Amino acid sequence: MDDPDDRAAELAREQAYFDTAAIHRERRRDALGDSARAGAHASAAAQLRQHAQAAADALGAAGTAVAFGRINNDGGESLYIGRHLIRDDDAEVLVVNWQSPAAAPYFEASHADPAGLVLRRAFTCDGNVIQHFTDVRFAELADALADDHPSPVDQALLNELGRGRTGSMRDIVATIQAAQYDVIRAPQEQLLIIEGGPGTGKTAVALHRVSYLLFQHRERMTPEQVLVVGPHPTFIRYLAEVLPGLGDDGVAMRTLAQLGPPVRIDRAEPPAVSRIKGDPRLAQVLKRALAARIGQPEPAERLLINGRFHTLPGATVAEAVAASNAADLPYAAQRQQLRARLTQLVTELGADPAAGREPLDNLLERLWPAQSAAGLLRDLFGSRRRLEIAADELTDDERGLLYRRGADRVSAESWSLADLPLLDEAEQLINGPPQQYAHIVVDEAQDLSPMQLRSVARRSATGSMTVVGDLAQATGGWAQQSWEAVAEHLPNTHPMQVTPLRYGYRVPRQAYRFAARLLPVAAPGVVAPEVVRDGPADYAIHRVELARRAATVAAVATARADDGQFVGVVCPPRCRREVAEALSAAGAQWASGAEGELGRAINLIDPYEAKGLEFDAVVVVEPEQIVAGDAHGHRLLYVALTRTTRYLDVVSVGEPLPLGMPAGTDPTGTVQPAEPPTFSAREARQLAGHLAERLRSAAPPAAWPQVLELLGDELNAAESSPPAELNSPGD
Ligand SMILES: Nc1ncnc2c1ncn2[C@@H]1O[C@H](COP(=O)(O)OP(=O)(O)OP(=O)(O)O)[C@@H](O)[C@H]1O
Repeated sequence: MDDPDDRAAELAREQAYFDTAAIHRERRRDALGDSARAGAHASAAAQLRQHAQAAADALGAAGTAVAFGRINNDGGESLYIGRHLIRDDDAEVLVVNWQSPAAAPYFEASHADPAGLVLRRAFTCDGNVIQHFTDVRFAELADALADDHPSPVDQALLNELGRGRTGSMRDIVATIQAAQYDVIRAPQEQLLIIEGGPGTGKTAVALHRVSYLLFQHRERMTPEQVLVVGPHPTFIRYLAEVLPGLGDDGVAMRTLAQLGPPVRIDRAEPPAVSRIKGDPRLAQVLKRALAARIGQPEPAERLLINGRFHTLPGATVAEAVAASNAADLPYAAQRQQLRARLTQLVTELGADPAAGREPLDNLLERLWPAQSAAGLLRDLFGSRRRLEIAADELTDDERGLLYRRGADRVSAESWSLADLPLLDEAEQLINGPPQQYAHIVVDEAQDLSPMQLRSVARRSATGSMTVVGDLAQATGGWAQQSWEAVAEHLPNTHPMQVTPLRYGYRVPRQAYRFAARLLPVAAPGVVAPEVVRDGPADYAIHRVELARRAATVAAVATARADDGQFVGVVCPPRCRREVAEALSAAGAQWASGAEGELGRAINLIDPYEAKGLEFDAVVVVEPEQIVAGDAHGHRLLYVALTRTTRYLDVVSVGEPLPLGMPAGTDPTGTVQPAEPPTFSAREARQLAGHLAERLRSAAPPAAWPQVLELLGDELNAAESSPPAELNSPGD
């Protein structure tokens, strides 16, 4: 349809259809409002209102596009496809919702197999007003195919990928690709692993899969029974709009730090300590630590009740303890059982158990002390003796890493991210499993330690999970090497299925070519994605002197933002303060990713926070320090370089692509949470306390002066090391 007049007439016809569908949608909304008011009494009216609200939500918001696509099949039938189902007054379908089987050919049709279609039309709308449409005519395609290599993307997708980004992820429903659609509608009863390079749409696909499954299983699964787990708050906020936009409100979205009891996370610790805390052997250690809290009765337990001593034979009490121990219950419920048995024994002796409450409580507390997860962990880590009893499979060095001086009060204890899955494990041992979900999505799963995976697994009611990740982006102490190793700590109720996504939609060819040079070093076995499009410009390297680094970052970022781009500055912790100051000095409107929001034109984030995010323009600061900051630093740099949808700038004193440099040489680099922009007196005290603890546990007092002197030398050497030699721009 190349003739502009024909096109305009067709657009008018389509708009008339959209207008009619919108009228019916609003009529239905009005009817739902009337029925909600029709309840004969208060509770019936409340029920009707609830039902009407759910039905109104399923209509989509007023003023939004009724459809995003249309298909014509070879039988001459046409079908409009939207986010929500719309019927006319005679219950005839005007627009079918995208999850319905009737919509499948829209997503399935490809060059190789048109799935019975002759036309697929994609609409671009402003509200419910069609701006333009793009057509794929499959017969013409088949001709083109005969003599040419097909492009894996059509114009509608290219238009969508080229749109500017904001701090919120958009749904991709209008342009889901055939391979993605297969993953989205894969059966629920499996441990599905979606793997693929950066920007292949893993996260987007996993979220659409949730919406699809919720529709298919709407009789037995509600949004509240689905959990999505992501690495950090910025990521969760970035995703938060996608499912509600698809009509699925109420899905639980949590960071890893939100799995487990609510505690303050402000403990920084060396990578080796985080690493041992992620070790699956810790599950047994905690179990034994809890069992070690259970006491032994005296040969005779004498209880003073109402002025008289009553004696419980030690053997009888020991039997009661053993019976509780044998019960298949969590610790707190076993304790309740023991209390009931002791009360019964006292009653059998003729004593009034109500009057004997205090001595009974004392006995119970001695035999089976009340425990909290935080208390158990604080006591375990704060006692070498307890560690020795509970953790005999660990080496002395490993126990030394776990040891720390506990705070005086449990509530004053400070915790690290790596402590959380341990607290969660302890919570399960003490109080039983947490809330469970019918389906769980876990993103960036390549970074999870076994203990974190266990934490996710215990929330699964059925073993049905969608696990999302990329081994080439695995960093941190527990960077996973294979999906089999990940699955070892997840439920095995259902078979595991690894499904790769092949095409890279986010990163433009120019930027990816640069980032991909890291792959042979970062993840030699991993297949690079096939990038589908070009960006507007080549990447740019800015080699600068140290004194100019921060100002250059600020200048580049501001120029991109002034050009209307949504900018991410990916900056290693060591450069963060100087860059933050330079951005402020340049008068830039910038936000800190550490605060969980991508709210401004320029967003300053550390390389870990960058995981899963994307920006129109990315400025990567000092790659050498990114590589130095993690044992898998080349992968961390790969993550940083693959966040862009358009422009990539690298600002550095050192090598922009330090392929030959060893990773993880900066031991402060992996400290989590990320280094804050300023360092307060409280933080200084905490760090001093932490260093003192490490010193105390690692060396005898006589050696401390020597260690401190050497530490001073090390710090001075690091400060005064000259910047790497400047050389010409790379690639
Ligand atoms: N079919 C599609 N239609 C439109 N946009 C798409 C499609 N597939 C992916 N995208 C876009 O590509 C970008 C990358 O998607 P997503 O964040 O899901 O990738 P990812 O594989 O999870 O990346 P990473 O490994 O870096 O976290 C997003 O902007 C997403 O909207």
